[in-house]
Amino acid sequence: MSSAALPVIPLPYPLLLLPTARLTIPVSSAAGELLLDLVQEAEAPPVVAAVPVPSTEAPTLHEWGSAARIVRVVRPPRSLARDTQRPYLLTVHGLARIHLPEAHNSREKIDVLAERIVEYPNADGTASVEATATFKAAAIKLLDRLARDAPNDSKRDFYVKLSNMVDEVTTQRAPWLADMLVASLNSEYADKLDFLSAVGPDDRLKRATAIFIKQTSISEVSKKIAQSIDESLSKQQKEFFLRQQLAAIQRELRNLNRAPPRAGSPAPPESKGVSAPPSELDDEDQAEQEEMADIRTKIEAMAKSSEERKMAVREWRRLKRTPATSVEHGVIRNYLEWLTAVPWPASARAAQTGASLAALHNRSFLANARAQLDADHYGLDKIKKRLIEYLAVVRLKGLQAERESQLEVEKTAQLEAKTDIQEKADEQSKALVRVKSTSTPVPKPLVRKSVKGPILLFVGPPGTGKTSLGQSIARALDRPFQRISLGGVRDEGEIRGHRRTYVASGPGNIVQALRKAGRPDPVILLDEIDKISQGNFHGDPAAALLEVLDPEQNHSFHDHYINVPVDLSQVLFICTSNTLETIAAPLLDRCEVVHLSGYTYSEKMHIARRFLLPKQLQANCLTADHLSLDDSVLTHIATHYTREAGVRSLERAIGAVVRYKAVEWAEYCDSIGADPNVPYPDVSAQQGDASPRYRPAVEEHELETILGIARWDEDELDREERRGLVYGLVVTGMGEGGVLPVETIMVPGSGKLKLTGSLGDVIKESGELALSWVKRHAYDLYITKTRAQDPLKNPDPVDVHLHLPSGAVRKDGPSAGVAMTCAFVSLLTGACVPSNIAMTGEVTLRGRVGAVGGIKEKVLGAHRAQISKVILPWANRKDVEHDVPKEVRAAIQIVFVRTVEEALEAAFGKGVVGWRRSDVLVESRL
Ligand SMILES: Nc1ncnc2c1ncn2[C@@H]1O[C@H](COP(=O)(O)OP(=O)(O)OP(=O)(O)O)[C@@H](O)[C@H]1O
Repeated sequence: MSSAALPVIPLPYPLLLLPTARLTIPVSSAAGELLLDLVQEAEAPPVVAAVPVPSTEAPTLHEWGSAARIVRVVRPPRSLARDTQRPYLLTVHGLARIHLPEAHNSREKIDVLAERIVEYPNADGTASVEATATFKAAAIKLLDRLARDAPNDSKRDFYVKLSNMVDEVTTQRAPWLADMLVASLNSEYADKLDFLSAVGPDDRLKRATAIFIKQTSISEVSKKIAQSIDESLSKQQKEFFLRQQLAAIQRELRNLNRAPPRAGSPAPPESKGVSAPPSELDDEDQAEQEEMADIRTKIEAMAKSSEERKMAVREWRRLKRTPATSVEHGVIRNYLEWLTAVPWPASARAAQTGASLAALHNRSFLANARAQLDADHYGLDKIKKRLIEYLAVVRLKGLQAERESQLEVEKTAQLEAKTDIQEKADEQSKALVRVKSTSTPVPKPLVRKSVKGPILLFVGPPGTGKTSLGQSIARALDRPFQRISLGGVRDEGEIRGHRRTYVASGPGNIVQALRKAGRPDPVILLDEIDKISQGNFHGDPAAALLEVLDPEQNHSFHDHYINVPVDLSQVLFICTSNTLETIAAPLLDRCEVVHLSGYTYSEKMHIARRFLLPKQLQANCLTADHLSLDDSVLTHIATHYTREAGVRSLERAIGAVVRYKAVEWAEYCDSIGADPNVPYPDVSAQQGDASPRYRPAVEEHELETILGIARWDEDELDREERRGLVYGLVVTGMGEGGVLPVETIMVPGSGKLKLTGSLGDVIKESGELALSWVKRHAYDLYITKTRAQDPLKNPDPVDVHLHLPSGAVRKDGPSAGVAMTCAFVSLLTGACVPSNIAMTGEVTLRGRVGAVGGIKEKVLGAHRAQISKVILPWANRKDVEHDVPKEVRAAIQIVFVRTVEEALEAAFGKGVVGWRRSDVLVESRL
């Protein structure tokens, strides 16, 4: 054992330095300065005695301490140096245990850096294998536990590394590792102090082992305590939550029991003083209760043991179980609101349908329906006839269904009566009878059976009254009317709804329409079914519509949101569409097509006078006295400002005229100080001769000021008579008829045909066919001199270019054959077709002119375009006879042709195009 005199650094409780450890402590400025001097003077880092002072009451140095090397002395920044409170910082590194023999005896004051004699006990040597093994086991156990409970990855890694070190330590290094572990693993002060006095290797290992075992058990216990605290906390939370709910329930009950104050009774204390008027915003709880009560009543009104009732009851129970503040509560409630708002056919609300049954029972039902249709629409005789037939069938089916339901109810009642008799007669078999009686069907309310009828599909150009016909049908049947616009519907969910799992899910537009109608038997108009998109990644809306429209399936229509089969069999569906081409075949198959093909000018005049003008006058708060429009003015508007099959633009133009007059009238009244609401004749009686006068009549020349420059004049001027130019007749995608120029020119080339204008395969083929026919008959038409010559190569080689304008619009079909043939003949002969002639018809290679579709639309379109002669296939005579109004037939010359030769004669005029008579086309008879 050696000894030495070392300056002492007392370590106040709870500081302690073990060999191998490092410690930073604050020291006073005086001690700091001394230490700095010491460091500066010494050559090697000076060694001090870091000795703990365990007691604060009787501060004496401990018997054991550590010899420590000074690592660093830090002086506080200069500006703060005057601040005496601010200490110097001393960092020391523990080297070895030291013993202070006179520590206990010294009663003197502990001076910092006073020198003391210290002894270095002999701590070298190797530990025994047993002591090392137990030390290792205890240390590893503790370190593993600490690693398991480590709050983060870096801590865990630290403990794992230490554990590995312990695992590999030798008996020689074990005491050193024991020092290190005890210093770094938050051991208790007393334990560390005790450990500091252990010198021998085995002794150090044993005491360290004891400390580790103690720490392990402490950590186990503290974990258990933490767990139990956690549990008790969550219990507290639960209790808190339940108490909140209890408070809410008690509040509800209080509201429920709060009786309305009787007259004369003292007002409640809070309403004393200035009483604010009651606001519906304050009555949140009450409104909530009322809504819930409403849902409940509706569920109770649902037919017993029906699917919808079962679902509603199930959801109601779930709603009651779910906390009112949760998201799920809102979702369930929303669902219940929808479910109870659907007019279920079998529910008590179906009694409302009695109203429409009364309409069906009415003996003058058909006469009323006819009157209704006539009152709402002008003309459309054939369509009205078809609708009356339809309504008659709907009525018969409705009455028949009612009779059947009645019989069913009677039968059930009889069955019940029989069961009663049986019950009384056979007392002993009571139990058995009861079983039977429960299995007999419950008497159902008078439920109307499904009324399966054809589904009408109105096809026609825009503004021809398809939607308003649907409304008239609903009025005639005394049923609510709902319109669902399908234009642009891409997602099946829009028809079928979205499942409840979706955010912001809701039912589809069929169920929405039913809810709005409030009855299970409305008339639902599916508008623009041609614009619905078919099969894409959002599902197939057209397929969903099939289920809606199919009478075999629609008694159990599945809406994803409602999730209970909805019976649509009593709904009358009517569809509208502009064209049949884009409607899916299966959908079309379920509909009965009714064509509406546009109005003639005279029909438009009548519609304008009887319907559109009164409607616009009413909408703009004027009367017939304020505005008069002559027939000539109306015709001018229709011919120069609108060119459409329907009457929508006409209505818009009339609306503009009415609004113009409304402004004039208001200004006039203001100028003479009259009330604008006084009828015009009374005001005109007041007006003096000197005052400016108001003129109700609108003159033709004023239209340009009101509506702007006429739209269609230019087009008419554009139509010209030219070589190679012929006018054909077309039906557009919107179902409107019109005139389309067929333009051809010759360009230098090699006898080829070029076709442009966004043409489909069929129209391209008919172009080639027309040219072949002309080439074949070039000699007959005096285009070439011999039969063998090709008119496109002789005298000069040329190409023929045929173009149909409006290149962006796709065109197809064979009906331009005649017009193309005439255009080629005109181009090659130089003869022109007059611009007031338009034509349509399919051409065969043999030179026959075949029938085409859309004759009515085409002829009406030609009439609107002021064409005076149309050339049509002979086979379409019946269409003209049946469909084209008489006044149009009277206004236009219609020439029916069987062959191309006849068509050429009608187009160019008799004898204009030559024809070698000797060689008349001989038809082959196959
Ligand atoms: N024959 C008619 N008699 C009286 N009014 C008519 C007639 N035809 C159309 N109308 C009126 O024309 C307007 C447009 O009609 P509606 O909306 O029914 O056209 P639509 O065929 O449904 O058009 P879209 O295809 O664009 O939906 C309505 O105000 C309607 O009352």
